[in-house]
Amino acid sequence: MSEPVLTVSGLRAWYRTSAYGVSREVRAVDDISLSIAAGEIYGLAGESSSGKTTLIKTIANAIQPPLEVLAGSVVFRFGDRPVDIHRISREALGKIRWKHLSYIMQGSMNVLNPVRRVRHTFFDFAFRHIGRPKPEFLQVVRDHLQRLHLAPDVLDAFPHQLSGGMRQRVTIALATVCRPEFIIADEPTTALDVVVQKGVLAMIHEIQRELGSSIIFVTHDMAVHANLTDRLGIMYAGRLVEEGRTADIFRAPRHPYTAHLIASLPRLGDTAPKKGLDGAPPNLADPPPGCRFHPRCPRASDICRREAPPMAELSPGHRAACFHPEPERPA
Ligand SMILES: Nc1ncnc2c1ncn2[C@@H]1O[C@H](COP(=O)(O)OP(=O)(O)OP(=O)(O)O)[C@@H](O)[C@H]1O
Repeated sequence: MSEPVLTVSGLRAWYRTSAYGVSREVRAVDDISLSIAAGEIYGLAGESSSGKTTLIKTIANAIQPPLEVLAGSVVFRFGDRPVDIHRISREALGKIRWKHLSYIMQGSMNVLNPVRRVRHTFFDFAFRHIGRPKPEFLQVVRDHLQRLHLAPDVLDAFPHQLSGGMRQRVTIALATVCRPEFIIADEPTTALDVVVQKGVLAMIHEIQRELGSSIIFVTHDMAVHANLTDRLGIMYAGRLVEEGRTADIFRAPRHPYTAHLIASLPRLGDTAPKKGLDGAPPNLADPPPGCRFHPRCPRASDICRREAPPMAELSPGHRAACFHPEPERPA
């Protein structure tokens, strides 16, 4: 792997609340380390409430109380200079956002201002970064929209006049107009129907090829990961439990939770009934000791109930946090 653009080390981010004298800590991101190379599309998967959104909010430094970073670091390398995103000034962060690092949040309306025409949002976010006079700036925006197969007249629309798919495409255009090196996308296609979703995914792929950006792409939809991502990280209950090339994870998952996720995917011609996992995901305010998956794991033993398994490289580029991983399958 070339020099990483993003290095996350030992990251711990919890929601810490206190009500009526009772304090509560939701351990949504617990000791996560990963790195992402230039030009790589890294998928983040896992069931609802596993901590995917919290992890990428923390990576983007979009942190608001009650979320707190307790440990670890998030270092980006734009050009030659490493930047620890949690240890820079607000001003420095403002210079990085949109120009080097953009964040496509869940729901396009979070970014598009409902009472202003789309062109104003482009001015608000991108004008100062592109640094050209207004007419030239608008031309840059129009050219970018055109490259993404969007008619430039979307600039004159209010967000509510656009369809959901169109709004999402505009959001992606907004997030990429400054040609950022790193794009973080949280469920950008989840609310869309399958046909529109396909168009939006093709658009993301096209942008990635053109800009050569790195992308973290979050979705619980494994089919989307299979089609889009180069590598995949699987989260369970606030921890990264497996990571590897997407093709390897689909072919031969090593963590029992991932094995279950993959086995439960529908396959053409497969009529065998799918068996769900017993039990429910743990309460992250009071997670079980040891491996957080052990109460539901068919392979669990005593050590799993006592100790948290460390992430270990089981084959080149393939890591899992499990004392009893699934057997290796030759390619
Ligand atoms: N503001 C908050 N205060 C307290 N707990 C929170 C807050 N936001 C999220 N959580 C908790 O943090 C945990 C992780 O949530 P998160 O949204 O990161 O998961 P997710 O994997 O992104 O889920 P989804 O796929 O449903 O978006 C969950 O237990 C959730 O209830």
